[in-house]
Amino acid sequence: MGQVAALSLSRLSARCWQRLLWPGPARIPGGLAARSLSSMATSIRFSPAARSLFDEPLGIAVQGLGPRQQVTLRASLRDEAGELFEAHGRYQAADDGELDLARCPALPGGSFSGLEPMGLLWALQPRKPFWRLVKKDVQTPFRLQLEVLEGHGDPPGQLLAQAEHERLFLRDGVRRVPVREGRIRATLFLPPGNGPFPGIIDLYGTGGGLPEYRACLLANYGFAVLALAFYGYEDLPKEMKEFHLEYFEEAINYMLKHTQVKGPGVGLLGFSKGGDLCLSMASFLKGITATAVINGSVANVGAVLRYKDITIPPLGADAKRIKINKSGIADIVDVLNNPLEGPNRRSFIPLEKAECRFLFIVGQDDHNWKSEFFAVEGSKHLQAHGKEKPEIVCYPGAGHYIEPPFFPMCAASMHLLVGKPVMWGGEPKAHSEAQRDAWQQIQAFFHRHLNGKPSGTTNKL
Ligand SMILES: CC(C)(COP(=O)(O)OP(=O)(O)OC[C@H]1O[C@@H](n2cnc3c(N)ncnc32)[C@H](O)[C@@H]1OP(=O)(O)O)[C@@H](O)C(=O)NCCC(=O)NCCSC(=O)CCCC(=O)O
Repeated sequence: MGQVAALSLSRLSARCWQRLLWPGPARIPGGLAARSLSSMATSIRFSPAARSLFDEPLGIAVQGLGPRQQVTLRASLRDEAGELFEAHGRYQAADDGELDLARCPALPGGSFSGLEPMGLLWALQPRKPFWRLVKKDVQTPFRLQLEVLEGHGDPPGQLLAQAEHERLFLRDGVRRVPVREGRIRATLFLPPGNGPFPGIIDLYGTGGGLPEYRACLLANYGFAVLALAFYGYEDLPKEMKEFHLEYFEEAINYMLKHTQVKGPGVGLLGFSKGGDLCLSMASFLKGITATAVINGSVANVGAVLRYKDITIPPLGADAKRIKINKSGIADIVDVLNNPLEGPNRRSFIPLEKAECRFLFIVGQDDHNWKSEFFAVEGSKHLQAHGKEKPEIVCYPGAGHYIEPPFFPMCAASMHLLVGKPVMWGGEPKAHSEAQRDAWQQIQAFFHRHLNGKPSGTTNKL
């Protein structure tokens, strides 16, 4: 259909085109990707024009509208599972018929309102419930479709202009290197050139697989980043039953032996369950200079942790503390026991053994668990043992899934440990602002500690 539509492009009125194409945006054949379907004069201008990195701001403007004309801008993209994500904004053009989202506020009644140049991206929401935007193949872009529709009606008025823009994950020259060395199942992303580059190991949380998208976006900023799988992937354990730090030790040694990774130590970046794994790595393993945790726990959770003759049990939990929110979705924020109390203290990770700097990124509306409590108690624990106070950056209104910038907030999705959808917390606008700032904080933290003179760290390898 897209092909037919493209061939008869010149003869189709905007209304026919809309009937032909809707519901759901058509894939414009590549040749038309950067051009837009336009009625007489209306056109869309992206800046950069045809493609940009997913974590970069995108300029969006519409030209050729009537003075103060009311229009609806509708953004959409399909993920690799074919699921549709959509957002729309209601606008009024300026007196000269121009509409620049950097200067023109969205009016009430859309997916967002106010001056939000990137609102059409961060407000994207899936039609499929409990679905999250993830990028599985970072070598291909997301294709963002943008339509300009007449008026603010629902259903919308006639299609005035349409265009496509590619949102990439790999900057030109960044290399993607699958790593199957020893037991390691990972992907290494290397910036252009020979380096050596400051090295980071990137861990996601419960869910298995090998999410590469945060690692490759970070590599675009000059880091050698190893996205590391640790279960539920290829020949790794299928379930989250127990983890052996020796596996993660192999990954650290792989990085520090790599000719394009700068020593004396690597950085660790862990989200959620990946966060407490990073804290355990930092506490027991050598060669770690800086550890950043996004909404992680300072207690070992979800699986037994072993290293040599050491065993750390998972923090206890009580399913009776699962609440059901007003939308009927499980809220697990209170399920875990307090790692400061009684036998639960055996799960508290001995952070005092670490010889690295720490950064805790906290979503203050995290409903997976009490991330702020964990960060504060981790800080107290470190200071009580005479260690440097960690950096803690808290974001009001941000939920659990703090992703790279412009990933739409996932309010609820399947929690593979709980076995049902859970609410993750967060308010979309605040969560989006948190993602942008946290991304800068994380990069600055690693540049400061991996590129500068390592203060207080020793090359123990
Ligand atoms: C990125 C993916 C989804 C890809 O994994 P995969 O194995 O290639 O995916 P799969 O086999 O197709 O699916 C397996 C399952 O992952 C879920 N899933 C998959 N894609 C999506 C999506 N877009 N939105 C929402 N859910 C998705 C679905 O439930 C899939 O199961 P299904 O195929 O539906 O039976 C996965 O790697 C992942 O989710 N990784 C980790 C994400 C993460 O860090 N989650 C944090 C969860 S909370 C936490 O870690 C704390 C745990 C400890 C505690 O709370 O106590």
